[in-house]
Amino acid sequence: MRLLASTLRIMDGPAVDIEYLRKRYGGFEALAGVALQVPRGSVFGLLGPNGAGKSTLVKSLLTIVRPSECRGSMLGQPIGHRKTLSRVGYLPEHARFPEYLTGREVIGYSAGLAGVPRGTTRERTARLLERVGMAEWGDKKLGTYSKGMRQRVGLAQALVNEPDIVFLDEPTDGVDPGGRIEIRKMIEGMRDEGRTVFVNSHLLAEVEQVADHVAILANGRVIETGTVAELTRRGRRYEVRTMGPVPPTIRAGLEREGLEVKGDLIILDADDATPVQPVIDLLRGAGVPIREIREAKFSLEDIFLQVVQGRKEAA
Ligand SMILES: Nc1ncnc2c1ncn2[C@@H]1O[C@H](COP(=O)(O)OP(=O)(O)OP(=O)(O)O)[C@@H](O)[C@H]1O
Repeated sequence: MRLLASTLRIMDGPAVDIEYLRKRYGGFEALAGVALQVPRGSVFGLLGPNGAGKSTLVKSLLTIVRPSECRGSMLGQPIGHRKTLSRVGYLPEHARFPEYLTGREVIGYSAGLAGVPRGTTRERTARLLERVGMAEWGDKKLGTYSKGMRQRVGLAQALVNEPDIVFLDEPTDGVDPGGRIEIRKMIEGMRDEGRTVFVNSHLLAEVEQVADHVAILANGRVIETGTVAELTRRGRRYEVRTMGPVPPTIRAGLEREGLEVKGDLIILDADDATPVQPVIDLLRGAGVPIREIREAKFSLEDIFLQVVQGRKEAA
């Protein structure tokens, strides 16, 4: 079912296609000409350090902030098209709903704002409370909820209009590990229904587990974009460890070939193990015992640190 739903949606073109987005707050450029595509039916992770411009980007798409310059489309309509916004769900960062409302009332209130017909609201609210594991808490006030429970209600209200695309700004912020796993499952569930899910996050390990596509934003610019597999493959390397430090003559030869040697560790940046073979031959030929050979996999966090750090150093 998921395959069929996502195939149909991909045929419609990207869910979000930002050709050019710039936002200045006074003299400060928060988004410096961003281009970005979000495939339909995917979970898309927008990553970046604090202040990178992630929330500004989402708020620009939702017309909560007015972009300085914007070209592109969302769900096939120009960005900012009012009617299209009724097909969108949103959980803001640090969402705060009134403490005196119950979870059911918060969802009902959002349903009203989203123009959900009254006759449908009751049944839909009950279904959403069930879905986010809050059925038994629906009639208790938010003031009595934990942070994780509030986020669940926040997710439920974001789905109340059965949106085609859902924007979740830091959805697991302040939620404990168990709650985060639950939220991740809910995000996967949204995708399985064929919705596009746009997640803003600085929690890279988490995004790595759930996102199909990611973009890394820093200082208002997209600096990397691709599937999680593409990004993490890019930094693959192999490590060979010898028993004791690599002898100086061997070391000099390896360094001449552009390899990095640190004590007993030889590092090869390579997509596959082919270049490792001559190194093994060289060590064996010189009688240097090998302790370990391993493929070092990079996480999204490693890639993120490399690109963000790399840019800081270059600046
Ligand atoms: N209303 C505003 N007026 C002036 N500057 C703003 C405003 N909103 C955001 N900024 C600035 O724009 C930059 C980007 O902010 P934004 O909230 O979009 O970043 P972010 O990536 O979502 O970060 P965080 O994860 O910390 O929320 C920051 O430097 C922020 O201080």
